[in-house]
Amino acid sequence: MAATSRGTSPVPPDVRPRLTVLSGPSGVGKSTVVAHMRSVHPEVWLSVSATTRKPRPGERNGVHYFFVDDEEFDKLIANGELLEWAEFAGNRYGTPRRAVLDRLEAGEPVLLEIDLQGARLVRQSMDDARLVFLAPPSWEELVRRLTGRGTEAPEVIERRLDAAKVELAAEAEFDTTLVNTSVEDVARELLALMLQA
Ligand SMILES: Nc1ncnc2c1ncn2[C@@H]1O[C@H](COP(=O)(O)OP(=O)(O)OP(=O)(O)O)[C@@H](O)[C@H]1O
Ligand SMILES: Nc1nc2c(ncn2[C@@H]2O[C@H](COP(=O)(O)O)[C@@H](O)[C@H]2O)c(=O)[nH]1
Repeated sequence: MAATSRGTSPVPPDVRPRLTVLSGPSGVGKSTVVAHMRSVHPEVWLSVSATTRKPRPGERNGVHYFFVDDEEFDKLIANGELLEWAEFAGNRYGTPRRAVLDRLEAGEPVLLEIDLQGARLVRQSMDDARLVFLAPPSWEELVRRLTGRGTEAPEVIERRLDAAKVELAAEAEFDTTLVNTSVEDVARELLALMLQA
């Protein structure tokens, strides 16, 4: 991933790009927090990932994700168009590289909402990335949120909860933990972190 390391990055040395990664178990509320933050601060730029997952009701191509098939995703990988990618609960997800680098080059804050594997890859390739872990108030509340969302079949919920156990165990790898008790409070705290030098 040489093209994404600071040493070979196109970012001029006098510009300090800020890349914030928001991760946390499925259902903890990452999208809800980011959507709230952007409703208050529409200028905050969020990377739109590519995924092989099928859209949920209400999800729009190019807004929530770039929905692609397996063949298209293979091409994105082969062409080096993804900054990072991972398989999560049976689908693949990846961050389009160019858009992120363009924003960083312009010195603008960049936000990625990605899973633990992606966060680890970003940490390896971009040493000044800020990694933020969003934690649930409790395991029971996480299960309630994921189940209550009503977007996944029971077997998919099981896979996501299995992944959640691994993600929760990795909290110490992150720079900061925010506990998602109040969407408004966490959104405010996340924005403050993003704007920190
Ligand atoms: N602070 C909160 N209190 C109560 N419910 C919440 C809170 N934050 C989010 N939720 C609810 O939890 C559910 C899951 O939220 P959301 O879809 O944002 O999670 P996510 O972390 O983005 O999940 P995934 O990783 O699967 O995309 C939603 O129904 C949302 O309304
Ligand atoms: N490594 C990456 N993970 C990503 C990316 N985009 C989203 N995600 C994460 O996948 C899971 C599942 O998302 P869902 O929308 O199907 O619920 C969740 O943890 C997302 O944060 C990405 O580009 N790379």
